[in-house]
Amino acid sequence: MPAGSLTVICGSMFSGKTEELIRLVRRALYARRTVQVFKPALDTRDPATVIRSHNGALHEALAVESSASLYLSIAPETQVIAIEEAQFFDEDIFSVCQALADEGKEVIVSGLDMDFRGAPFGAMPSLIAVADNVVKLRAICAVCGGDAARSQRLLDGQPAPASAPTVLIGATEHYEARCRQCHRVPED
Ligand SMILES: Nc1ncnc2c1ncn2[C@@H]1O[C@H](COP(=O)(O)OP(=O)(O)O)[C@@H](O)[C@H]1O
Ligand SMILES: Cc1cn([C@H]2C[C@H](O)[C@@H](COP(=O)(O)O)O2)c(=O)[nH]c1=O
Ligand SMILES: [Zn+2]
Repeated sequence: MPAGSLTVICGSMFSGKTEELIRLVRRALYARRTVQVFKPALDTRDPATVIRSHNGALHEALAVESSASLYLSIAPETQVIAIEEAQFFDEDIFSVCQALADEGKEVIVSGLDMDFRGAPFGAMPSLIAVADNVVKLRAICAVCGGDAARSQRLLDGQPAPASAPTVLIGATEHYEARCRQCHRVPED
């Protein structure tokens, strides 16, 4: 059995996670490896059949409703499994990724490590803990131009309150990349 692995690409919004995931997928395809790319059906920004970076890079993908459905969709011959927006999956995504890596698959996961409050997001912190490789990317802070590790949610131009729902699908209409100093989340 080949040695499996788990690589996690994390960071704020606009930090280049999707670009990096697509780069690794294309590299695997050049190496003639069999690849499947998944995303959560919850992410409705693009058609269910693609993942797309903020600067327009595209790759085909399969949208799945749950971690269980992702696992059941994997063909036995698949060698590389890429999973986009992992923070949106149910908590079983952790055991699914671990099982796949233990079965000899190369698993590449990308997702937000923090939500708009700066709190750990979904299964991402656990995945980071057990990953063989972690790539943490940074965007450019929309306020000061420094390195941004956080995602600011704005409502009518003001920082969204901590009580806002964790999930709000969107891009520049709702979010900015911000550094620790410029990031704000008002108390309720
Ligand atoms: N504040 C920003 N900092 C860096 N890149 C940005 C920013 N805003 C927009 N971009 C664009 O977003 C691209 C990264 O998009 P993407 O890979 O989809 O990021 P992520 O998946 O982390 O949200 C960059 O190459 C750049 O063209
Ligand atoms: C911070 C934050 C983000 N989201 C949503 C917004 C986008 O639909 C995705 C992140 O996409 P990206 O590829 O990383 O740019 O997540 C959210 O629902 N809740 C949040 O707190
Ligand atoms: Zn800043």
